[in-house]
Amino acid sequence: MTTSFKINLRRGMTVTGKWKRNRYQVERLLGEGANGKVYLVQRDRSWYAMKVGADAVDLQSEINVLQALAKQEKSGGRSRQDALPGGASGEPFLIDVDDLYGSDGREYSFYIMRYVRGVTLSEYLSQNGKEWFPLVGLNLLNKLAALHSKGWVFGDLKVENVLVADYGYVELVDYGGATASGRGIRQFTEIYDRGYWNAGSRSADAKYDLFSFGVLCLQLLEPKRLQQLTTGLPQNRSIEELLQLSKENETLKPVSEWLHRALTGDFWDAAEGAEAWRLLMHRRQLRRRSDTPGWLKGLAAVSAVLLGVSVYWLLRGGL
Ligand SMILES: Nc1ncnc2c1ncn2[C@@H]1O[C@H](COP(=O)(O)OP(=O)(O)OP(=O)(O)O)[C@@H](O)[C@H]1O
Repeated sequence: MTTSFKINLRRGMTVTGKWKRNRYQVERLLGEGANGKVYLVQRDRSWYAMKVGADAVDLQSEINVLQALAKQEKSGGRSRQDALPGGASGEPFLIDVDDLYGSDGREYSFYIMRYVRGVTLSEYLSQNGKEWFPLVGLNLLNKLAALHSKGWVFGDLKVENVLVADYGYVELVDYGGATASGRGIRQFTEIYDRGYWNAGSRSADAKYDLFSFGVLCLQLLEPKRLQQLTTGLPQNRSIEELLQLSKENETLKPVSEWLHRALTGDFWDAAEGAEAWRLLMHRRQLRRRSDTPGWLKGLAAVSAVLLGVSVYWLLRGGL
């Protein structure tokens, strides 16, 4: 519908859908990318996110994916609620689709989705600490696993497309790259792309997302060094360079073997990857527990006995 994208919605403005006449009040810009702008809007006292498309065709294919996923979710019952964006909450993700008139008199397509109250992955880790990385990683892998189980590949997995809410709850946004398994990936970002690193094709398979997940870990914890790797000759880019980074980073070292498997396509899908990640977390927790020095354990035991004796005497005194 449009080629140049000049839409600029201001706070307090009311947007009325051309066809359905639903009215939305604009609160603020949430984010923008190559495909459009996303605004926080309000209707009937509820908050939503409104994505206004730079290109009507691209936006429509994103909407088609969301509609296909919603249909699958309905017909498949509620066995894997988190397969869909917003699925675990039980609320639909895609709420409305319509066109609007911009102040330049042009028509723009938009869709309304559930507002995800969260911050990007990197913001979350810098606000809450890197110790959240294993849990958030696991939640993200589970989210991908649910999508893979429905025959979809997310495609454009990157830090900006993962929002994290309280307690490490993860939500994927921007389904512009979501592709049915077996097709060519519809949209990707170079640094997260398997083809870019000479590590495989751009055909949609679950391993493609796991590769991007591996790069995402590096982007979160070694962003500068990862960026440096992109300045070399394209034919020299390789998984070995990525693995070297993971081995040298303190937070990533414990998962470097896991990353090796993800980057080389050794996991069949994200469910297998998530299970291996979960086991790693579990083992580390156990190790940490058994790492408690003997003297500290002894001290804890003595304190417990002393506490028991004190309680006993207190109770006796009260009788
Ligand atoms: N449902 C939502 N709730 C809250 N914030 C959102 C939501 N959807 C998108 N955003 C915010 O808006 C930003 C841009 O959205 P989105 O990634 O869909 O745009 P895009 O144009 O497709 O981007 P890209 O160029 O990466 O493809 C996101 O990074 C996110 O911060």
